[in-house]
Amino acid sequence: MPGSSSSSSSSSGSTGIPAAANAKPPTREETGSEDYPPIVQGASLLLALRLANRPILLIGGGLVASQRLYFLLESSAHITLISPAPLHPSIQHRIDDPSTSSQITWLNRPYKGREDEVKVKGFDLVMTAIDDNDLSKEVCDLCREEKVMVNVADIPPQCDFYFGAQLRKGPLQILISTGGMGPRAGAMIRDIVLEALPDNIEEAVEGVGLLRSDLRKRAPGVGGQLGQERMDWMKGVCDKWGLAKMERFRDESVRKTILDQGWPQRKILGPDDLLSRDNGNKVAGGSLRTTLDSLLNLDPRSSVVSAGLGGFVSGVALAVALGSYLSRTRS
Ligand SMILES: C[C@@]1(CC(=O)O)C2=NC(=C\c3[nH]c(c(CCC(=O)O)c3CC(=O)O)Cc3[nH]c(c(CC(=O)O)c3CCC(=O)O)/C=C3\N/C(=C\2)[C@@H](CCC(=O)O)[C@]3(C)CC(=O)O)/[C@H]1CCC(=O)O
Ligand SMILES: NC(=O)c1ccc[n+]([C@@H]2O[C@H](COP(=O)([O-])OP(=O)(O)OC[C@H]3O[C@@H](n4cnc5c(N)ncnc54)[C@H](O)[C@@H]3O)[C@@H](O)[C@H]2O)c1
Repeated sequence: MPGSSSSSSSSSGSTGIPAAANAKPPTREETGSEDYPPIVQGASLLLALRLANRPILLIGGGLVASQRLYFLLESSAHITLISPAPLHPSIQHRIDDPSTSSQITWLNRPYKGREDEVKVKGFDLVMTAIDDNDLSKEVCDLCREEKVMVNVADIPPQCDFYFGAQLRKGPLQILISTGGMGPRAGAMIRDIVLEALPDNIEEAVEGVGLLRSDLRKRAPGVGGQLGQERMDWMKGVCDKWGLAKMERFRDESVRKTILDQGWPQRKILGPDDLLSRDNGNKVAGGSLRTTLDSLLNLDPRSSVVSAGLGGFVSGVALAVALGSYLSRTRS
């Protein structure tokens, strides 16, 4: 990554903007090479970094540093902040607030670059947000010498990673990147996505997380035949229930029913199956009311999600980061 820049992308069309429209990586359903899309270079690799307790160096104490700090605190990182007082008030607040103070080590002084006793190689990521271009360049050079990933706010050639416009609803996180083309436009697109999301999206993601967690208790382990069956079953369940109804998985009795009556035979029970079984008194008590509620309480906007996300912009990362109990393995 060091040395890369957003201007090195190959491009097509009259705009010069890389056109990877609807390009997708390989899937199981592919049959042959005619399915392989051409590679259009120049994209960023969009990831969901897991930074809990990781050491991050943040240089600067103004508004932009306060925004970086906010996202780093939310990711449970440990931040060494180097900047002389006075700090942006929200940074000072986080340092003083007992709920976040232990996540921050503040060094109340200017960073001295190459001469500084704090070395960039002690950190997983480095970010600068300072009004000193020469020092920013020096920090960038130091990081590239030590192969530490760096973001220098507002100076794309000195960035190994860019920030993007973000939104978070519990475990659901979405980041919009315009590849450096227009951060303000990115924030506007983020607001459109926010508007398009169904009201119950957070509950849907939570619900599916709980179901995956219960399934893993019944079928533990990583990989192998069982892992493949688990993934196929989960895919089938997700497709059958759809985003609008996944919030029902937060109901323990619904989870138990589709696991008890579906998983052993690798059968996919949908909401309709649950209803007819309820009517036939085949389901343990308690689930009928909630199942009926879920069927009547459809969110008509749910279909906007897939259409909206797929249709209007490339460079949208949908990063669904489930709780830590789910984060290390795929099911
Ligand atoms: C998304 C966001 C995230 C964040 O920083 O947290 C972000 N910039 C934000 C705001 C913003 N930045 C600027 C404006 C003024 C209006 C405008 O230019 O549009 C506004 C709008 C505002 O303030 O509302 C000025 C600006 N920014 C960069 C340059 C340099 C250049 O383009 O060469 C210049 C021109 C400097 C000049 O003219 O001198 C560069 C970068 N800014 C990025 C991210 C990365 C690319 C993101 C992407 O690919 O989309 C990248 C490459 C590197 C980086 O800093 O990571 C955050 C919105 C968050 C939110 O609202 O939620
Ligand atoms: N990417 C973005 O979203 C975005 C948006 C606006 C501005 N910027 C850029 O980010 C930079 C910071 O913006 P800001 O609004 O936070 O600026 P600011 O002037 O409010 O803050 C600069 C901070 O850097 C600190 N600083 C200066 N020299 C330092 C040193 N040697 N060591 C440690 N700290 C030092 C200052 O004390 C101050 O706290 C600017 O270069 C600006 O162009 C980026």
